[in-house]
Amino acid sequence: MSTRDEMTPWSRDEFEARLRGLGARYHIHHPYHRMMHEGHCTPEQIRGWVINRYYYQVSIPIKDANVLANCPDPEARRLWVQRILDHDGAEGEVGGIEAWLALAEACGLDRERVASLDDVLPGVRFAVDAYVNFARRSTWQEAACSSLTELFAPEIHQQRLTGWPDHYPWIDDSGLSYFRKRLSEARRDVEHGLRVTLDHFTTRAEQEHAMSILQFKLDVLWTMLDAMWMAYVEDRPPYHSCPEASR
Ligand SMILES: O=C(O)c1cc(C(=O)O)c2c(n1)C(=O)C(=O)c1cc(C(=O)O)[nH]c1-2
Repeated sequence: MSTRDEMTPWSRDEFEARLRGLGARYHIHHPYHRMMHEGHCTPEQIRGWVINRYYYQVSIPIKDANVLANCPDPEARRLWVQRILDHDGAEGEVGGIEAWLALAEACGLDRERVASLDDVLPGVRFAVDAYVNFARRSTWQEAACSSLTELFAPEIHQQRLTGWPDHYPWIDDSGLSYFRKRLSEARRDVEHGLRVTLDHFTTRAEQEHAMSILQFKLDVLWTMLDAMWMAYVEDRPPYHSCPEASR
């Protein structure tokens, strides 16, 4: 490839196609998710995932508040603030955090215990915190770009809605409303996030930067599941090999 080719920006369509192409690395392909979708998770493995993912759920609105704090554009802020309401719940509505706690209860977990975050694995904390800190320190357009893994999320939510009632009949159906709710919310979010990204990252170097941001976010999601795999599949939680350690 000549230097000139390396400098030429991708067309809008090509840029979007490349961003979408990163879906090949989405956590839908992680062994933990595969196992979950194939119906092979034990109740403890499902519960471990629900407990740890709760930390992601409560951190997302904080991430989005950081995006708002870095955004000088009132029009963009007006659209973005909806993401916080989706999770925290607007007046008289059940938000995502509450819906996740309902999922936890439907899985037989104690809501107070889940909400305490006491059982969240350190690796999951580090990964999620890296995402929040990224939004804190980046421009709001970079943070918008990092949310684009949601391009791939409706498929994973739909898989759960379709597969779980058969595979995991012990989970009360009412617990699945979080996934139902996210189907439309994620589609609306990515429409905005994608528009911001395609408009903002226009030189070839900027477009490649956007690709690396989306890769970072894929790393966050993948790493969360790696930590869960070690703890709940390999049965090797942190410090399992320390003879003197008790937690
Ligand atoms: O269940 C999932 O696999 C999944 C993935 C993602 C994602 O791709 O980041 C999100 C969600 N769920 C989700 O429910 C959610 O609210 C959400 C917000 C964001 C974000 O980056 O702002 N990602 C996701």
